[in-house]
Amino acid sequence: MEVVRNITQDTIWVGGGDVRLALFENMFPLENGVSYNSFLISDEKTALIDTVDESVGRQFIENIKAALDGRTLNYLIVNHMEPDHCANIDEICRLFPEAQIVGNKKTFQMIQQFYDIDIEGRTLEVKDGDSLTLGVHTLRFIFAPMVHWPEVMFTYDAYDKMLFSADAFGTFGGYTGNLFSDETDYEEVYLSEARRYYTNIVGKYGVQVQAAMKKTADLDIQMICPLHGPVLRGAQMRKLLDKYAVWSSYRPEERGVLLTYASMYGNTENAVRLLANFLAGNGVKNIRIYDVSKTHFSTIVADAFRFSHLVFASPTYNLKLYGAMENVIKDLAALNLQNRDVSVLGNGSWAPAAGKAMAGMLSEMKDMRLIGDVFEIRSALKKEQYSALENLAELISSSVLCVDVESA
Ligand SMILES: Cc1cc2nc3c(=O)[nH]c(=O)nc-3n(C[C@H](O)[C@H](O)[C@H](O)COP(=O)(O)O)c2cc1C
Repeated sequence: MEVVRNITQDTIWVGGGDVRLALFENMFPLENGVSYNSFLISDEKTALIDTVDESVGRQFIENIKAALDGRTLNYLIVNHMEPDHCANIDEICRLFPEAQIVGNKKTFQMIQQFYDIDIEGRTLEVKDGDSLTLGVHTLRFIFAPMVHWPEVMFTYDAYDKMLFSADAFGTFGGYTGNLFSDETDYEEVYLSEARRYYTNIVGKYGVQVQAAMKKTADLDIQMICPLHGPVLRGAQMRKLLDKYAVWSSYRPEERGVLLTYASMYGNTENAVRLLANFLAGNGVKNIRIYDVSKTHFSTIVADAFRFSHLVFASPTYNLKLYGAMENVIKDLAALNLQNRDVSVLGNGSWAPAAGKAMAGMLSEMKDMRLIGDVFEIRSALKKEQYSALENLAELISSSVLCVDVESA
């Protein structure tokens, strides 16, 4: 039985949701699943915008058939060739042999790479800025390379003033029936997941996200239809656009301190908790403490993009940095995180190396400003180090309280 919903008079959501998937990209934990959006526009011609993941393929085909209501499909527009959105291209080609596939040069290369489909004679290659008229709906294609794959394009429907934005503005979270952002408590339910999705998946490509946003800045957009999560409109849409402007520029979103530590026997953790106590005593709000061995790195990444100040603390392990900590800092560097104030605590019992290793990795990242010296612990924090830790807390606190953020 079909599960579809009209977005406008002519455009129907025909996607699906998967709450069984545990790890998105086999990497990112999903508490409430994920949705795969696809949209059918019925005008004089019909056009389907993207397909879905194979896990919801059967539902999707039922949805399309119902939404077409006996009509045929004229166009399949492929905004993004990641398999969670294009897994059904071959099925669509088989069911609708007269449908033309609309994409760019890179789209067609990827179709050939992923699938053994004969698309000869049924492609419509578009260039950046090209339009396609369906009747009253004219679709404009806006290339958005590396948001977050090279072939990505947005499709703008000038008639309904909707932007189909591929993975941009998407979020984790399954389909609840509340398709529109203003039917949900978006900030409460989705914003932190939208942040985790953006920072981990698209975060590396801030420059490209800004370029795409610049290209669409003059469009009259009343709705954004991403490939995951609610269709955005109204205040939630404007809020997420503002958030994207901040995240993609790597500016901190909020004043606060994220303390990330590794600890095998609790001594490094003890120093971090005392530091956090001092910070709170100095009036710092928004303190988060994460154990790298316990909290998934994607949550740490999201909060590293969010907060203005970062503290990393780790023991030495076989003359190197503790592995889980090394991975987190490497990941932050790979995602291009920059422009943060950072402090480092290292621990070791005979040949300490962690503090230096962390400071070295952070110094190679852009605009990472070290606050205080690397704080060295020999096995466990001692009473005589108390005031030195208090001094470090003082330096961090005064920096937090005067840092420039978007919404302090
Ligand atoms: C397997 C293993 C390897 C270690 N390698 C080193 C090392 O190479 N150099 C060093 O100074 N300490 C090393 N240590 C000691 C820890 O870094 C040190 O005891 C630290 O205080 C532990 O902090 P924690 O209590 O927060 O776990 C090692 C500890 C373990 C368990």
